[in-house]
Parts: sequence; C-alpha cells; structure tokens
Amino acid sequence: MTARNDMTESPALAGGAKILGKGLPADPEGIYALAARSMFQLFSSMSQGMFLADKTGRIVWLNEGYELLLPRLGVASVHDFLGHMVEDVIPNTQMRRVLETGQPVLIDLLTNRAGTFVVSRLPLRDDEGSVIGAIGIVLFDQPETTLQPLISKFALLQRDLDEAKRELLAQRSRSLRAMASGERRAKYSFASFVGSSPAAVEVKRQARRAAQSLSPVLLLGETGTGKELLAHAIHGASARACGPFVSVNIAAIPDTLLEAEFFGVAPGAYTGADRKSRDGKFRLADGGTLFLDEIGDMPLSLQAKLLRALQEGEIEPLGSNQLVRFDVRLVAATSRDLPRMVREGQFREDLFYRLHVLPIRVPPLRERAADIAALVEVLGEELALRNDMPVPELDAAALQLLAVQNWPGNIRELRNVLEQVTMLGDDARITTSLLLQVLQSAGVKPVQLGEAPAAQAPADAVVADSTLLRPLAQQVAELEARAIRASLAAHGGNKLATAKALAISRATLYDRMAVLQIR
Ligand SMILES: Nc1ncnc2c1ncn2[C@@H]1O[C@H](COP(=O)(O)OP(=O)(O)OP(=O)(O)O)[C@@H](O)[C@H]1O
Repeated sequence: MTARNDMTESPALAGGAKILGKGLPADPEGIYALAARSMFQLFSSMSQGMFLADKTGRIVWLNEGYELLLPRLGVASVHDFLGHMVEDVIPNTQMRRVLETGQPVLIDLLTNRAGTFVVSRLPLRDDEGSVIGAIGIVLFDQPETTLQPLISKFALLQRDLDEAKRELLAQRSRSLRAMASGERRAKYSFASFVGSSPAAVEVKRQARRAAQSLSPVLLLGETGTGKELLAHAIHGASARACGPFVSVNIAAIPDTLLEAEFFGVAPGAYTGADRKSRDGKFRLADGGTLFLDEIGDMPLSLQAKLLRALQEGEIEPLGSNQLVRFDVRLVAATSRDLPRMVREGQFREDLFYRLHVLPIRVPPLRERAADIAALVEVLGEELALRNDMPVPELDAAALQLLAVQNWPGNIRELRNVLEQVTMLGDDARITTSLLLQVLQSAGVKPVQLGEAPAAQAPADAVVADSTLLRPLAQQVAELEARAIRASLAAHGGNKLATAKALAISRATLYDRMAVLQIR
C-alpha cells in the first residue's frame, strides 16, 4: 500500500480464492475476504472521504472523496498529503492513538480548520493480529448532512467552552496581576459569614445597614469571631466597593513605626537609605475603606493624631509640613473593652465617641452554637480542598460535643481543632474521643457531653459591658432561644411538655421555634 491507486485495485480477495457460481467464493476465507472488500468499497463510496495510514502514521492512500477535502485542510495537492505523517496534514487528528492502542473509535467529532466532521477510525491488523495501520473515514461533512443540527450544536458548545476557557484564563491572569501589584479589594462578602442563628442573622443585619452609611463602624467582639471578615463584607457592600480596602493591624506594628505607617513619609524625612517618600495607609485607602484592627492597642500619642486627622479630614506625612486631604471610610475593630479603657485613661474618650458611631457586637461562637454544624461543613470543605483530603465527617455526638465547648478562640479555634482532627484521624469520620483528645491537647479543659458549660472564660468578661449595649430585641431573642432549647432538652424533645413548662401554648412554641430557627 503505497499509493492511492494501489488500493482501488487492491484485491482483498487475493490468495487464490475459489469462485462459486455467480462470483461467490466457496470457502469461508474467500467469503470473508469478499465481505471485507465490499465493506471497504461501500464505506469508500458512501462516506465523504477515506484514507489509510501505515503503522508509523504515514498516509499511504486516500480516496477521491478525501481528495476533495484537501483544499479545506490547506493541502495543495495529493502529493502534499500522501507520504506525510497524519498529524502534519490533518490538524487535531486522533489517529495516532488508534495506531498506538489498536482500539477503534467508531464515531467521533473532529474539528479543525476544514470544519467539523463526524469521523471513524479503525485499526488494520495482519493475520497475527498486529496493528499494521489504520483507516480514517469522514462519515459526514458539515453542510449537506442530516446531522447538521447536531454538529451546529456541538460547534456552539465548543465555542462557548472556548470562550469560558478564555474568560477563566483572563480572570486568572487579572487576579495574579492584582496580587502582584498588591491591589486591595474586599476578600469576603456577607455570604462568607456562615451562620443562621438569631445572633448571626442579627449581626449580619446590622453590618448590612452599616454598609449603607458613611459613618465609622466599630466592631466589638472576641478574637476569631469574624470582625475582619465583616469589615471586608461591609466594604464590599458599600458604595465604596470599587475603591481600595486597606487593613492595618495596629497590634502587629511596633509603636515607633505606626505614625509612618498611618500617615506616610515625605521624601527626605529620614537620612540615609530610606530617603524616598512612602504613602501611608490613609493615602492608600483614599476613596475606599480603612480597617483599623485592634484599635484598642493604639498608643495614646497616636490616638491624638488619629483624632485630629479624622476631625480635619487631613493628614500630615512624617517630615512634611504640608497637609494632605483624604477621603476614607473608617471601620475599626477591637477585642478589648474600650469603655473600660476609657474609664482607666488608656483610650481617649473623644476618639472613642468618634469611632463609636455604629457599634456592632460580633457574638462569640458559644452564643451561636446552632451555627456549629454549618461552620463545620464549610470549614471542613475548605480544609479538604486545601490539603487534598476527604471532607471530615462528624456524627451528631461529635457535633454536640463541639457545640458545648467554650471556644475562647472562636471560629479560628474551631478551624484549628478541625484541622488537627482531620490530620490525626485514620479516615474522614471524626470520633468524639479523637475530638476530646485534640481539645485537651489545645490546653483548654474540654467540656464533656452532659456536663454544664464551664464558667465563662475571662475573655468574655472583657466584653461583658458591651453585651448589654445591644438592641433589646436581639438579647430577648437569644434568651428565648436558650430557654426553649433547655426546656426541649429537659423534656427529651417532647413539645407538649416543653410548652407546658414554659407556660405557652403548643402553637406558640412551634411558632417561636420557627422564628428562632430551632430544630
Ligand atoms: N461566620 C463565619 N463564617 C465563616 N468563617 C468565619 C466566620 N467568622 C470568622 N470566620 C473565619 O475565622 C477566622 C477568624 O476571623 P476574623 O479574622 O475575621 O476574626 P477577628 O474577629 O477579626 O479576629 P481577631 O480579633 O483575632 O483579629 C477567619 O479565617 C475567618 O474567615
């Protein structure tokens, strides 16, 4: 098989087959060979085109139908096709795979510069069964066939897929560029704040309302409760979402560097190496939101300067005698008891009132134990994705055990515990004994199931004052939910007994449970 004509002549019925009657061979091999030839000719005449490749992938034969397709493939003549490697002349062909595996591809779609075709690829084998080449058949060409609607649909899907891939690539390179250039955007939205307990719903409601305002927001709550997450979400839902979100953790910066960090440095302010000017966070946050985390850790000297900047709307970079105007929305957060710090003279009262315009208390995890299951699910999925591990599975007892802990480190601590149990566990199922072991090794005395929750941690006392400075409706809802849960537990879930003990009707109990999302 070396040329086109070889095959048209090629008598598959070689080897001296006997002919019976009207040309029908008498022996089975003869019939088989005749059938093979007939099939070959049938496909050759019915299909849009056919070619043969030898076992190296070189094209050794093509029929007239295929010859007509050559110009669309950008091949000028038969001589530029024959003798060439199949992938050199038929873009995107999968013929090599057929030659290598010996597996036929009965039907496939091939798209290249000539269009989209329905194709078949069949291996050719010798008597020993070794692959000696392959046959490529174009069953349907695009325009004239009845398969056209199907192919158009495929072409559309392919186009959509290509577009989606391009968009994904563009998005990826945009975000890589943004990361490289230190672009500042909100990382979290309100949807990232997991939880549907009354306390979580209320804090999100307050934060959403704060997002609509331009006044300063003060987020109060223990460590790891999601203050920073909410600060991002408030920025992202505000009119300034397109502006920068700049975050400063005051506790993490040495006092001596804070002023430069806040207000920037004028050129030549320092002698020596660092003679260049440097923008401060106020400048960087211009047009957006400045998040001052751990504001309670700000030294008194800087508090005075911050207050002046907020009052005047101007800052004075270090080493400069020029005032620079800024347009920044302030969100501050602290886990410290600011009113007490004011009373003790550690925090300026005037600054406190300047910041305390929209205070939002972020509840600790132990006040929203109903959110534990949802948090475990989300945090578990994140962990599994990050560490390429199965998602941790916690049964009701394990969830219950988590729900009764005190969680001084709140959601951050919950995540750490989950991470440790998934690392230590043999499989994805998390047992209560493993959980207890991890809780113990974290240095906190775990609360056992059935045990009354431990006395409130000292960290709680820090925010005790502000727990009462919240909307009454929120506090009443929390108390109500606690009473209903306790009564349900005491009566083994019996609604009638629970309602009786609480001196309310069963209908009211169902109603309150629905409103307070108690299951
Ligand atoms: N409601 C929540 N849903 C999901 N993840 C949360 C939630 N709250 C907090 N987290 C996660 O817990 C971790 C701690 O949250 P965040 O840093 O916002 O807390 P914080 O109150 O600012 O803590 P700190 O006072 O120590 O700075 C983060 O990884 C955050 O994504």
